[in-house]
Amino acid sequence: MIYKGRTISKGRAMGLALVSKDPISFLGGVDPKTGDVIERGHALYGKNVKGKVLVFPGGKGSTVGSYVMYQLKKNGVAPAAIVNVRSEPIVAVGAIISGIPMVDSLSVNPVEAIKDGMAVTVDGTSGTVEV
Ligand SMILES: C/C(=C\C(=O)O)CCOP(=O)(O)O
Repeated sequence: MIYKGRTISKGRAMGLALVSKDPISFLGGVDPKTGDVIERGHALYGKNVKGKVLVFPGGKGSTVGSYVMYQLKKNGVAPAAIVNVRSEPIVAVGAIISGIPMVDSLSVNPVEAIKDGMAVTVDGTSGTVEV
């Protein structure tokens, strides 16, 4: 199944889906050294984002989150790609400066349509998500 969405960050990557019903703040939410989700009470608490296609509703701050995403990339523990229901500037900027392909605004709700562990290919250049 191929879903058409909106290009946020160009590039193409594939990986297994890690799906969150909760929005994400990368600052305080994800350890930039390990990629572990460290926000207590978060749907993904204890999981790791490295190499995953990270699917979530959108960001919830902090502005420093863009830089945390860049740190994740530099440390080799970034998600392979990101799919958001609706992106906002913090995660969008983080994905762009880190070279992480990212798409939003699909014709379906990706948090519902994509299940944990599904193989997903994100083409941020064409704005498509294939599951
Ligand atoms: C958390 C901040 C700075 C730092 O860690 O050095 C400030 C970020 O402000 P927000 O209002 O959370 O974007």
